[in-house]
Amino acid sequence: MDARFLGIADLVEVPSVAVVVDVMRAFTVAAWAFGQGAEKIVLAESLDEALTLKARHPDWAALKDGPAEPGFDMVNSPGLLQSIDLGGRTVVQKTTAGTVGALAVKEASLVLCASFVVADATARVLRARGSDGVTFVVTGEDGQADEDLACAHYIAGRATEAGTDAAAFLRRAGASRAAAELAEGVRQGVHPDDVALCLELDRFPFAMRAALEESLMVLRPCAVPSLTDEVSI
Ligand SMILES: O=C(O)[C@H](CS(=O)(=O)O)OP(=O)(O)O
Ligand SMILES: [Mg+2]
Repeated sequence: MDARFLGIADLVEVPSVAVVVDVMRAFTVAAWAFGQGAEKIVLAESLDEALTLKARHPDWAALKDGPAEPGFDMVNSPGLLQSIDLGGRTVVQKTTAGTVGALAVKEASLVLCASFVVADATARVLRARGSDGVTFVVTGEDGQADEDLACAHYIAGRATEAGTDAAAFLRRAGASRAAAELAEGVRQGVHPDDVALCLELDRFPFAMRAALEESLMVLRPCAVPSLTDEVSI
């Protein structure tokens, strides 16, 4: 597999297959939202768009990063999401890095949004598809965020070699600046368990695919091919 690892600003052409990685915390949070029952997640371009969508659909739940703000129902924290029932709900998510990265590749033919909690499922989708060229969008710190690079390299390795071990990649992510800032309370809208939850390998059995639906970028959980299917593809 020909894997490229690019920051959001380095995307000069539309990739065919894109894996957008945000470990801390957008795509850990997105996976938790599905785990808590959400039907879909609309990735908003701006806080204003998120609030406009929420006003148009009062039953939707709006989520932003940073501190809680009027009009928003939730913040970008897996630890805080654990106690919220989202059964059947649509979530509108806007964050600093993750949602921006997914929207930057919205024209790609396949967009997967990933983090460690869906790492193996994501790799299995890539393996089953037999994608030659995959662009990993490293959303944090202009493409240099250690937690996102570690996860991207792990998924790329695992997509090629199913036996790739996660330990060293998880260690790198755990030593990242983002992990330290979350643990030290530098970032806002944080639960004490957030770092541990972001480093939980394969907590969820699904991958997450984003695609345009009537001009909105919509993220949904997607089924992962079984090992038998992988062999036959
Ligand atoms: O919520 C997060 O962890 C970050 C925002 S900040 O760096 O904490 O301000 O957003 P994300 O898009 O999930 O990286
Ligand atoms: Mg991040």
